[in-house]
Amino acid sequence: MGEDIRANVTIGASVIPVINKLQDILATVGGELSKISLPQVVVVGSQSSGKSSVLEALVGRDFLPRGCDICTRRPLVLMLENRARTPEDDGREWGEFRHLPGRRFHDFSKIRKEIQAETEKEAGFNKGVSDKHIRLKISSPNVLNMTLVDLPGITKVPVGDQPSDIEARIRRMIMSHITQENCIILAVSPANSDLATSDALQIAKEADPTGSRTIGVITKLDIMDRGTNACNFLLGKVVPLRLGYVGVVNRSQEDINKERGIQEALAYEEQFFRDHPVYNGLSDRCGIPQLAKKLNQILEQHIRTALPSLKAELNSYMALVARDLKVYGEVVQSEAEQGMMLLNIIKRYCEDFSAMVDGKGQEILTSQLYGGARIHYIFQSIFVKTLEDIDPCEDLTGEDIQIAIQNATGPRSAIFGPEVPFEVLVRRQISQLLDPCLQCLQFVYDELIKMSRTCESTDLQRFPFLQKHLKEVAGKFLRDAVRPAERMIENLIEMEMGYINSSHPQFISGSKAVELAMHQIKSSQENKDVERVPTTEKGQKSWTGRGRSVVNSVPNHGNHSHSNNDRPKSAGSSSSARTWGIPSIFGSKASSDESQLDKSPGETPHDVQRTPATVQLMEPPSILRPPEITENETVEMVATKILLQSYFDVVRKNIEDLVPKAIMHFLVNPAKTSLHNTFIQKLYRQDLFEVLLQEQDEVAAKRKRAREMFLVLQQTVQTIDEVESDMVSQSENASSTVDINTGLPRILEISSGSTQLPMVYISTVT
Ligand SMILES: Nc1nc2c(ncn2[C@@H]2O[C@H](COP(=O)(O)OP(=O)(O)OP(=O)(O)O)[C@@H](O)[C@H]2O)c(=O)[nH]1
Repeated sequence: MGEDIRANVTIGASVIPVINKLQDILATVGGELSKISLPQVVVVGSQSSGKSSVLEALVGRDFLPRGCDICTRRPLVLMLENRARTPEDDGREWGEFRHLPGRRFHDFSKIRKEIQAETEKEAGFNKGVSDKHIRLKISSPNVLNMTLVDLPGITKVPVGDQPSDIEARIRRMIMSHITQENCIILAVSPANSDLATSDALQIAKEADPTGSRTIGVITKLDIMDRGTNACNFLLGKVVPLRLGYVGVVNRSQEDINKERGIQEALAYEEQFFRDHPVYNGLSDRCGIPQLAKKLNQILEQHIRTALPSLKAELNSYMALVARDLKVYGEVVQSEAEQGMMLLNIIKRYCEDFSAMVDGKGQEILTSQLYGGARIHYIFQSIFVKTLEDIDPCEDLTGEDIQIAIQNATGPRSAIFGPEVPFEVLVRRQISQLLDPCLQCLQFVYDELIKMSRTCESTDLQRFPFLQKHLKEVAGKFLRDAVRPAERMIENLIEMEMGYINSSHPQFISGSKAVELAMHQIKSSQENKDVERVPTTEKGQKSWTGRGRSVVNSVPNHGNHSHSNNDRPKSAGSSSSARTWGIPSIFGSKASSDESQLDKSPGETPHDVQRTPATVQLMEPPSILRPPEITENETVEMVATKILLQSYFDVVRKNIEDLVPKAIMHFLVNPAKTSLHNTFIQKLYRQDLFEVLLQEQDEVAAKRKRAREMFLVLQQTVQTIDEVESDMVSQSENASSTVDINTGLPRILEISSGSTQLPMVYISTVT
């Protein structure tokens, strides 16, 4: 025990101030860091049990607002800091509030007023409570290093502005403090009430069921019922606590009213215990000095036990702060440093961008496609797949082809030759490929823009202007690169439309097409059920092997009874909308069937009156539809479709291959190779350094705070290391602290007979 005391004094002197400082800093920061639980002593008890009186006695000064009607309404964190006595130090004690940094209160009555004012500011004037801490540091050569927290007392009946659930609220507030494993609970119970049912001991037991970190304090021993005493309690016979009990006598209200000083009260207390027949045999458990000693001892012991885990926790937070510091970066002042930083950021940005495109990023995502893999997906799974699904004859009816053929033959009668209509139609179908190609380009552009946004390094985050400029330059670069890609794609489509290479090895020959057409017509005629083959027969296997039907429409030769109204709407309306030729007015075979002609109502052949003739011709209507088609024409039409499909396949393959190449060549690859140069040209200018490297306002403040935090953490860890190594050497020297005459540890002699130990300063304050 004796050796422990000596060891603990060493720990207390070195570790507690650092922990106090850490506590002070952590109180102002939010987030993860504020969750570090540091060793501290929390005072709990029912209202008016004497908590504040105990604290004042420990400090040895009058400074807490007290009076008949005044109670603790906000948690008060009291950091006692022992200041070493030096010849230069005048030894004056002072207090400093966290909310008033730099202002030292030497007059303790002003500290009381400030606590009162702060309480009223947060919790109002009428008994309301608040869980917002007031933090007060007391620096004195006469106090022991420790942090004490005074909490509002447990109350049952709401008064004043207190809400109806005041008891639950205060209990919650208390529990939030005392459930932390690093907290020592000072459970204050007044001796003039039933100790066995003490609120303080009950709530302490909830948070510390084993009683391993609870110290019982019994106040008001002077006003117990005559004939009773708290001896059994102090001995731990009623409610056992591993850390034991201390009995105290504080100033009564009358003493306070009469302005009796604390020193006088301490002297009275000493006298009281000395003279008391029961308590004088329990001197190690009675009196404020004993409490101070015990507390300091236990707190230090507690810190010692908590050191390894605290150190580990601090180290992990240090890593977090170091990471933050890295984000905030170094301050660069000189032009050379600025230039270097700018170059580094740009280089890093471009490297990240390239790596992302090439799939060589440091972090390879496994949850989703990312970077260049998305571009590949756009090319193969969106673009190529969509093109593969295009049916070139989908919106082309048999009648469309028939009209096109007849228009192409002009006034002559077609002998055979679907070449001209084929070329017209195939061009039209090829032109439809332009849109998906340009969309594909747009998608890739969007991807690159997204990538350029996500590859902003941590360095960049603190320079919003540079970020904005990089974004603008990269955006413009990519927009500019889109144009040649766009032109290339347009050219590719135009090239395909400009020359229909009917000698292409993959293109089916005319004779083969006719052969196939005849075969198809034959099998279609054989199938009596089929009067009219649907325009598109998806899912039907064809010679192309892609599930598209070669024959979209085979006219019905046997029955031409359908009128213009029966024709698919698209055929009728599209004839005027389509632009592949001047409507032919001569069919290869004139038809007298009026149902084949669009005759306007009221149209009469006026030549009849003018030129009397034996045979009169009917005037042609303004819109003419092709007359009934011949078998030859049917073959031509089906053959045209087969040719269309075949040639479209050739073009489709070219486009599927060349468009991604064009996009890579004109857009993606330059973004990887030339973006860096563009950045340098546009941004690496001395006159821009200052503007570009202007930090966000709060970054400087955050960096400062993170640095402070890092230093405190570092210092604390270092101190803990020193303390740990001291502890090792102390335990090695333990034998030398044993008195060879008595066999007792030397420290016991000191503590019983000497005032040299800093632990007992409180009791000797004058
Ligand atoms: N006679 C006597 N009176 C005491 C003793 N301890 C405290 N008192 C008186 O009890 C009253 C309440 O004391 P406080 O220290 O304010 O009690 P508290 O627990 O801090 O009260 P709250 O902050 O309101 O919860 C005061 O009038 C004190 O003077 C004691 O040991 N003996």
